[in-house]
Amino acid sequence: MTEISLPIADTLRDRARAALGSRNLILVGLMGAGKSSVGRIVATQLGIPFVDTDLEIERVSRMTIPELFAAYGEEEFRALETRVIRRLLRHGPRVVSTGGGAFINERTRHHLKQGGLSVWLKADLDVLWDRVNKRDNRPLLKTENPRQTLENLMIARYPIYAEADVTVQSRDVRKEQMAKEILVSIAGPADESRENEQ
Ligand SMILES: Nc1ncnc2c1ncn2[C@@H]1O[C@H](COP(=O)(O)OP(=O)(O)O)[C@@H](O)[C@H]1O
Ligand SMILES: O=C(O)C1=C[C@@H](OP(=O)(O)O)[C@@H](O)[C@H](O)C1
Ligand SMILES: [Mg+2]
Repeated sequence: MTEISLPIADTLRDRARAALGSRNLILVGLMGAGKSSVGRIVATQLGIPFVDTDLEIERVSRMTIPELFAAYGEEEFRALETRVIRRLLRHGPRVVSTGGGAFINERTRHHLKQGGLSVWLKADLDVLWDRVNKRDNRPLLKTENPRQTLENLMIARYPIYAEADVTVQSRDVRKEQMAKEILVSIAGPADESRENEQ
């Protein structure tokens, strides 16, 4: 039998890059999961461009997310989000960090599923609350009991995030460690003979 010689991807980065090919790596999950901050690190580690859909929405609208919600409401925001995401997904490979509601919207989810490999950053309520509680920039949490609102969103949304291709548990470890766990999740387990790489 003829032996086929394949290029050996010998670092985690190379294996993850190879697994991704020209697909986008799309981060989904609830507010506070770390999509924006960890996604940026993943892109640097992979050596591919990073885009955050909320930042892009803010750039094209010249408004902040809270301003958009206040001026036009959630429905209009979702319509803009769908359009922006559809455009952003045309070019891969990139790391695309989405806003928490993007994957929940049926039309946007359809584009996201076609546009790359989706990774759900899944976190417990306490972890999420601890993180989002520190800032005032999430309009959906401007309620009388924002922790309860976050829990309600969790109950409603988790079955839908579960449709993502891959799930990674978001924990209170360094963001670089989270980024590495995302790479491992797409690269698959290392060759045992190279177990100590990275
Ligand atoms: N692994 C982590 N450890 C500690 N803080 C984190 C971690 N991941 C994210 N954070 C912090 O939590 C907050 C929310 O993170 P962010 O990336 O904006 O989440 P998302 O985009 O999913 O809403 C930020 O202040 C960020 O610095
Ligand atoms: O969960 C949501 O519906 C939203 C999440 C936010 O993004 P992050 O998940 O990055 O906080 C932002 O898109 C907007 O406030 C709505
Ligand atoms: Mg974000």
